Amino acid sequence: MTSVDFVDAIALAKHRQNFEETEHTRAYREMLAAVRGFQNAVVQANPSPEQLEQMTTSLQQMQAMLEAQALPEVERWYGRGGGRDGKLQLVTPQLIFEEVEDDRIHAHTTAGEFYIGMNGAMHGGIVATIFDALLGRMAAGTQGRVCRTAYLTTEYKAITPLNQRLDLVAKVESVERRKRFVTGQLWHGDTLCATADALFIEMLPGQQ
Ligand SMILES: CCCCCCCCCCCC(=O)SCCNC(=O)CCNC(=O)[C@H](O)C(C)(C)COP(=O)(O)OP(=O)(O)OC[C@H]1O[C@@H](n2cnc3c(N)ncnc32)[C@H](O)[C@@H]1OP(=O)(O)O
Repeated sequence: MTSVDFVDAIALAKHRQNFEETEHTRAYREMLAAVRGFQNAVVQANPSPEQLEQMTTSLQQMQAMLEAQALPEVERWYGRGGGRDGKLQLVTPQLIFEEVEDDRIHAHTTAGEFYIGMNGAMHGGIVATIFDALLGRMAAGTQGRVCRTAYLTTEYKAITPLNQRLDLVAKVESVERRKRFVTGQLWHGDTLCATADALFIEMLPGQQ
């Protein structure tokens, strides 16, 4: 089976939502955490020429090991999962889902140095990406509805700090046919750092 067999987004998503974490996939989750740790370290250091040569060789060896085992999207663990610890993904800092209801979510995250924009602030594109993941999960609801983002507007109200707990709140504001209007807030303590509003459209059978 190849990824081209799954151009239907609903079929692909439903297949991938059916995912049970095992000792093996938990080891994969731990490996992704190690990759995050590496990403945070790599942006902070200016290694020596010898260290750079050593690291580049090691990384190329690991890359070749993984490339030899590459699988079509439908079979991969990456992007799956979705309980309290969130998905097996690297595109945002890990999101921890504390309360997931059909019209409201409370989650938190702590973003490392890898997600830096400048001067200790999180990169604005990462703030928007966190909202896409959070609000996408909100649109999916507790039933795993398959939706795509039609628009996502982010307002940056205060710098979003790195290495600090950030609280995330999402709400469904209204539903019209296939349209789910959702909003989100990103808090650092009592400071509202960013807000988002978005429209998610529930997919039809056959849509990619
Ligand atoms: C446990 C699981 C966890 C799951 C957790 C998952 C989290 C991850 C979520 C990430 C999601 C993504 O990033 S998805 C990737 C980024 N997004 C995309 O690539 C989407 C690209 N766009 C598209 O494919 C398409 O435009 C669609 C599917 C969004 C909509 O196309 P369509 O299906 O043909 O629908 P269409 O008839 O045009 O529109 C339906 C209704 O929505 C309105 N509408 C459509 N677009 C807009 C718009 N931009 N602004 C206003 N309104 C709009 C239309 O007017 C219409 O209203 P009315 O006539 O009914 O009133």
